Amino acid sequence: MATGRTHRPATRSRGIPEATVARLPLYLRALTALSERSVPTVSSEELATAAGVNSAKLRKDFSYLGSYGTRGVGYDVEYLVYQISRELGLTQDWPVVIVGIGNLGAALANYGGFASRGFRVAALIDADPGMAGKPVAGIPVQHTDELEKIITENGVSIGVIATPAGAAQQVCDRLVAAGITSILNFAPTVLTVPDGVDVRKVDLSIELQILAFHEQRKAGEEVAAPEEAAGAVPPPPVAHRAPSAGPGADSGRQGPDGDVPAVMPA
Ligand SMILES: NC(=O)c1ccc[n+]([C@@H]2O[C@H](COP(=O)([O-])OP(=O)(O)OC[C@H]3O[C@@H](n4cnc5c(N)ncnc54)[C@H](O)[C@@H]3O)[C@@H](O)[C@H]2O)c1
Repeated sequence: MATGRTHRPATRSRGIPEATVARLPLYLRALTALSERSVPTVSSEELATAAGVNSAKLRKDFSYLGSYGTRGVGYDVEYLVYQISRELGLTQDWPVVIVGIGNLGAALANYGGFASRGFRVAALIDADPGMAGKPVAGIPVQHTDELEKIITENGVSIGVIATPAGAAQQVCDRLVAAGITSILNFAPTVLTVPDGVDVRKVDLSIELQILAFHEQRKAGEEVAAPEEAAGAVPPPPVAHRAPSAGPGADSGRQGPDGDVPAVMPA
């Protein structure tokens, strides 16, 4: 079977840029889908399209892994799955604790995608004594009093915070003191951590706000186009016009002080 495999020096992983690391899961997801369809090889262009990444960037990213593909054949799908999984540390099992088992924490606990990617939910922790012992996703919820013990006994290094924002820093501090060195934070607050602790933040409302910005801009462009085609006086910048002529067009798009928000850089 054709491969693009060349074995990388052991030191290479330290030289991989963060932006490349952030794209590796995208390649892995696309490659896993190909693997499930028993596709043996893939070109950089096909894989780039499947991963939603520019193909030159993909080739550069793979060069950090020491993977160059084979001209006219492409990349060996199975080998790349293995190589990227190894680079991301997914060839080992990662026990994870989820703290805050409300709507979101329970949904995360029930999400099958963690286990299939090597993240085993080792424990569910909540401050509500009424929840202690109740199973969620087949795992009994444990009280926060047990937090330190649970982390030590399970050798957990990754913690997920799904508590209200007001509790998140205190939960974070306890997780870190107990030995957690990576935190996935869903609470809408900025966490302060010591050096050596990595925090990733997920905030769907921020993603929606960014989409809202683009929606607003698109609506502004649609209004501008017919006016320009008719030879009208050039319209003022988007931010100073109503984004749409529809009912209630202004209401949802105004800033907190009632002003139309300023145009942000693209
Ligand atoms: N990042 C996102 O995209 C996203 C999406 C939805 C919700 N959220 C955030 O996730 C968090 C949880 O949302 P929810 O809807 O599940 O809330 P929820 O009220 O349903 O659940 C919160 C849970 O945290 C527990 N809790 C409170 N203080 C705690 C503490 N000190 N230690 C341990 N557990 C504690 C509560 O007992 C409760 O079970 C909120 O901060 C919310 O803003 C983020």
